[in-house]
Amino acid sequence: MSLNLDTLRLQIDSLDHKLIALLNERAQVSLDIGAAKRESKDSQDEENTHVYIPGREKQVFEKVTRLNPGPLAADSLCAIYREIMSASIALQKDVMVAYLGPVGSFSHDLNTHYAITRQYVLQASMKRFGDSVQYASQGTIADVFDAVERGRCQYGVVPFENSIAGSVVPTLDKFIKSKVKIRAETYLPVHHYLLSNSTTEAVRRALAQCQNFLNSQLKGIELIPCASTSEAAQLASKEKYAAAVCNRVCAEIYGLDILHADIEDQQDNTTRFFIISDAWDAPTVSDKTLLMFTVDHRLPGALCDGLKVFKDHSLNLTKIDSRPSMLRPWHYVFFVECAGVHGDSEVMSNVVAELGQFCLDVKIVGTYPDQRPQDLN
Ligand SMILES: O=C(O)C(=O)C[C@]1(C(=O)O)C=C[C@@H](O)C=C1
Repeated sequence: MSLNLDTLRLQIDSLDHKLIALLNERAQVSLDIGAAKRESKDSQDEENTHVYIPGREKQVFEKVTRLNPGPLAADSLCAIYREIMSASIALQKDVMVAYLGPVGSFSHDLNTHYAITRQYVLQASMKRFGDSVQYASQGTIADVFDAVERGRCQYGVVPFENSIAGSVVPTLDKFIKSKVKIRAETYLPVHHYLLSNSTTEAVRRALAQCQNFLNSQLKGIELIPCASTSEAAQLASKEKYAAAVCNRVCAEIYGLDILHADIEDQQDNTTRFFIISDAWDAPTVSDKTLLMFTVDHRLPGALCDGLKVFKDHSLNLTKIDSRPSMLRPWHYVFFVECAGVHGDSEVMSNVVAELGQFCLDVKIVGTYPDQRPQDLN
């Protein structure tokens, strides 16, 4: 059978007709869902109505992946559905998402890990909300919390932990003081790229990161520490024979070529982000809950007793961390995340009550659908 380009394009035109009609039919149902949400008795007023339902989105993504017969790749189909649901959110309500802005515009970063993390927050936000909502760049993690707490933005995206560097301390500290709730989580693999306008052979200078790669592939080159990866990219774009170790976004911003991809020393480098808001959502089939409580240092074994409460309720812990309470000297706030339980469940109210008998400031920080990538489960 000979393939005629004009005939094939006519086929695509006819399919696009059907697709557009179907997409608009779906959009109309989404508008009706929006109206139903506003009418529901749970919604206090229109302003507080939540249009972003992470548990339902997880279900939709699982369904489209399951139904996909190919040849479309599952990732491509999910990217298409990300945008369909993003448009759906925007139809129901104007949504503004606060996120930690990229390096370059701000100078608050004291350590490189934090500076690197910044570059991924917009990517993480786009992964959760797509292209149709509005984004408001913030200077610090505290600003993201404030934008949500004061109602300037309905949602905020903050980095929580990196699989290699550990917890993001400013995020933990803000949870101690803030009233915001965690509504969703998302994981983003972190990759580094070697960017340059020169060829690999010509590169003489590069930012000192990804030591293994630099030592083996670019032996003997001069390593220049930079305050941020975007500063490195900027330098590399101006200087001959220089390269920078950055994320992919910098290639576009500074007009650099990608010489090598995924050069990070640790291949499974992943950062987890939280989507914060004024409320969490209804239970799904698989939720996680993050709690915090303060342990009185004068009570021997108080932390042990606290952890025993989780054990007594057969709860599997997926994260534990601590920070100085800042309210009382030598008191520590413990953060404990447990899997398979929702914050509104009877189990969780028993846990909170039991902890309250010997811990201070017991609080559920958030409850959200479990989005751990398969290999982390
Ligand atoms: O099911 C809903 O609550 C919707 O608003 C619909 C929809 C969708 O388009 O499928 C849109 C946004 C939500 O985050 C989840 C799903």
